[in-house]
Amino acid sequence: MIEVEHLTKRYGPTTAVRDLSFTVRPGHVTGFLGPNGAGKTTTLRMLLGLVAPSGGTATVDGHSFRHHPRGLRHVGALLDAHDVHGGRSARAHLRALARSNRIPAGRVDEVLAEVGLTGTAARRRVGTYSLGMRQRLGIAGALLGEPPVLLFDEPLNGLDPEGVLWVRELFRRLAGEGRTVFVSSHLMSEMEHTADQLVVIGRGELIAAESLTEFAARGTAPTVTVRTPDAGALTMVLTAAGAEVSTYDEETLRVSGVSAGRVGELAFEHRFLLRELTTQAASLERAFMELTADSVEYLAGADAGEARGAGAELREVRR
Ligand SMILES: Nc1ncnc2c1ncn2[C@@H]1O[C@H](COP(=O)(O)OP(=O)(O)OP(=O)(O)O)[C@@H](O)[C@H]1O
Repeated sequence: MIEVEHLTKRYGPTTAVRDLSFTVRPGHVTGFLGPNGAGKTTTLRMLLGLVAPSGGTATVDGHSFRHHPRGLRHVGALLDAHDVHGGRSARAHLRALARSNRIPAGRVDEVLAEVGLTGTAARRRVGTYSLGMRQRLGIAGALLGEPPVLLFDEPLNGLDPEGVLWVRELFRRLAGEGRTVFVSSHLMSEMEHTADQLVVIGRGELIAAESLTEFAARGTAPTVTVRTPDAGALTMVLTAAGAEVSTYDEETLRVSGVSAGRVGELAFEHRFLLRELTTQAASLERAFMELTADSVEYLAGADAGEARGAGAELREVRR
C-alpha cells in the first residue's frame, strides 16, 4: 500500500505539492491524473526517496523507500525513459540493474521478452531507441525485481497503438496478481481504459481520490439524442415530462433529465415516429477538464475561457 500523508514540496517560491494525502491499494491500477505541472512527478520522486519532502510523508508499506532494504524487489519504477545511458545496450543496462539489486541475471531475458525487446533490439545501443522503445525498456526495468509495488510516470508517452494496448493489458494483469500499480498521466483518455481507481491533483493539491465509476458520476449527466420528423411536437411532450431539450437540427433533439427508455415510451404514447434514439454516456474527459479547469497552468487562447467557464458551471451544480 502506498500512503501519502500531508505531503508538501516547496521549490523556493513555488509549491509543487501542497498538503497532499491519499492511499493507493494493491490489486488495482490507480491512475494519477493532473494537468501539466500539477505535481505528479514530484510526488512520485518523493515516494522513491529521490526528492526530500518539505513536509509530510510518502511511504510504501509503512516505510520510506530510502529505508527499504529490498530496493527494486520492493518497488519498481519508470520515471524518465531518457534516464538510461545511451551507450549501453538494453541487456547491459538491465544486467547492471539486476546486479546492483541482487536480482538473478536470468530475469533480464525474461523481462526483455515480456516487453517485446528481443533479438537485435535487445543488443542495440539505447541511444538509438525511439521513445516508445525506451518506455518498453523502462517498464522492463520496473518489472525486473518482480516487485509488489509499481510506479510509472507517463508510461504511454511515445507508444504506438499496439504498445498502448499491450501496456494496458500488462497493468491489468499486474494488478490482477495483487500488485499495487500507480500510473501517472495528464490525459484522462489514456487512463479511462487503463485505471479503475483515480487520484486527481491540480496545482499540487488533491482534487479527487475515488473509483473511475464514482469519478464518471461527477461529470455531465448522460444525454439522449432523438431524431424524429415531429421534433417540435415531441419537444413539447418531453418538456412537459420534465426533460431539458435542445434542438440540434430540425430533426434532431438532445435531451437530458430523462432516460432513452422514457423518451421511447412518450414517443410511442403520442405516436411519433423515431428514426434514432441513442444515449451518450457522460464524458470522463469532460469531467476531468471541468474538475481541473482552475488548476490548469498553461492554457492556450480561447480554450482558457471555455475551460474556466466549464469549471464555474460545475461548481454551480455542486452548490
Ligand atoms: N527541481 C525543481 N525546481 C523548481 N521547480 C520545480 C522543480 N521540479 C518541479 N518544479 C515545479 O513544480 C511544479 C510541479 O512539477 P511536476 O513536474 O511535479 O508536475 P507534473 O504534474 O509531473 O507535470 P507534467 O505532466 O508536466 O510532467 C511545476 O510548477 C514545476 O515547474
